[in-house]
Amino acid sequence: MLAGLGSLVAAFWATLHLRTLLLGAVIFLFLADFLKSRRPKHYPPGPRRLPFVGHLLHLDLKKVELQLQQYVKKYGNLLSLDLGLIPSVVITGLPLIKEVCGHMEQNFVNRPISAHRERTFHKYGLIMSNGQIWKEQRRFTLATLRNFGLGKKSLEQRIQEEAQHLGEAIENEKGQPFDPHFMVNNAVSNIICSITFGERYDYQDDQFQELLKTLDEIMCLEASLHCQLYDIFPWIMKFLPGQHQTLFANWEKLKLFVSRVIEKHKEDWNPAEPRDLIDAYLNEMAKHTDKNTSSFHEENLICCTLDLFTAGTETTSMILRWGLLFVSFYQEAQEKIQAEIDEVVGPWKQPTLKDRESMPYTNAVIHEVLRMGNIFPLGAPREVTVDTTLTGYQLPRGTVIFPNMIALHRDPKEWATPDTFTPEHFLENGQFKKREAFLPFGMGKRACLGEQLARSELFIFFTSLLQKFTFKPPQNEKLSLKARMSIPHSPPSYLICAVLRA
Ligand code: HEM
Repeated sequence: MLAGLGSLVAAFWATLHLRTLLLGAVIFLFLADFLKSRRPKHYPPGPRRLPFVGHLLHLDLKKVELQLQQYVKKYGNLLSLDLGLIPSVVITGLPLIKEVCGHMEQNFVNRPISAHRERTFHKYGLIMSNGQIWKEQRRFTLATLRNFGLGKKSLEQRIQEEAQHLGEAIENEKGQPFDPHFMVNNAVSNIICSITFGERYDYQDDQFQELLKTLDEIMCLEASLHCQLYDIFPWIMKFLPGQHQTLFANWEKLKLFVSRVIEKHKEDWNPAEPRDLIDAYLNEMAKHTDKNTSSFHEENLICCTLDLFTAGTETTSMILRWGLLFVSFYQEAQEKIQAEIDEVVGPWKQPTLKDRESMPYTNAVIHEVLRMGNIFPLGAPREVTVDTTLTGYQLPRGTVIFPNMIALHRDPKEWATPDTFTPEHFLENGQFKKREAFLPFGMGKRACLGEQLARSELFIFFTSLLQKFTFKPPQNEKLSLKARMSIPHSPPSYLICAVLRA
């Protein structure tokens, strides 16, 4: 009897202990969240944040645009919107964006590294690296892109040849409805592949098609709730199943592909004759052999190559796919481009970059596609490097800043018809007109490294395709212009018909 009572008391104490422990842990977590989410007195205002997840659950990725508009109206141009535990601020309006990415850029030059990015890239690569690593890699990549652009086969020629391949693949569809998604991705990707790997891939190459699908999936998975939860609770989420695990598996697949290409390069690498960016990088690695003092080492080569491959594929192809969708939807704009092509280029000559100067309407359409396509509605994030005061608000070191590009590109004060596709936004008296409130490639020291390449690709691919085909919706079907996702703002899947021009 006494023994029975003893075990009852022991069980009671154990439960009490467990409860106390759990209660203690919960109190500790809330306290930690409270301390971490304390902000200075003059911190930008925003909606009330939830413990642990901040404002993550406030945002519906299907209608981020509209929600942001309402928040900006209520709280102003500096809006506090925490994604998880990381304090984040969305800045709205050209003057503020110019301040952050221009005059005061030294305080905003870093990128924040999310937990999911760190797991795959550590602190390496081009897009999210910082400090000396970023400076060295950016300088080297820009110089090398310039060199290979001026090499034996110019970049322009490579794009022209690829545009021909793409035209042939589309012609094979014989005017029937088809989905241009992976054909366009393949063509665009071949340009960055030929610069970095020295190789292009056939549109029937199943292995390469599989890689492009993996990359496309990565873009969707990075915006998933699981991935965002991983960024807040990596130590728990890494043990749980979910979309974040598929994301990591996909990155590993791409990494493996890139490391195999690098291994193959090493077999017949000749330092005296670099064939592509990987060869040039191997030369650089040979010059700096100490990994402790140099950022040129194999791990960084894999990360930078992966960054160029992803940034050089998805971005430009999303814009080209938006472009084909817009001209299929707005036939009148398509007819005007074709009239300009017929007048300046004619039916047989391959369009060149020089033609762009004499084709203001086509140039305006491409700019309008970039404005409406708006693939990075919140730009690319920056991180505050030292405690900073911006228009009276205090931004502590480590705050993440998102430039509100969607608001800039749809600002009714800047654009006559902000929500409608209107190439005339970029025309004045029939001539092309630059617009200050147009920043699809960002601005400042961290502006897009591939802007010139992307602009060349967009012009040559777009004019070559419209020289050869008229794009139309399938009979009795209406195309939708509603994006597949808000971030990145990617075009929906669609079918179109490419009818050969007489
Ligand atoms: C239409 C196509 C493209 C668009 C709209 C685009 C847009 C952007 C934007 C908005 C940024 C961030 C800028 C900032 O923080 O201020 C960026 C960065 C970057 N882009 Fe692009 N991009 C495009 C094509 C490309 C291509 C073809 C490449 C490949 C060479 C590329 C490589 C990069 C890299 C490496 C960065 C990071 C730069 C850094 O942090 O120093 N992009 N891009």
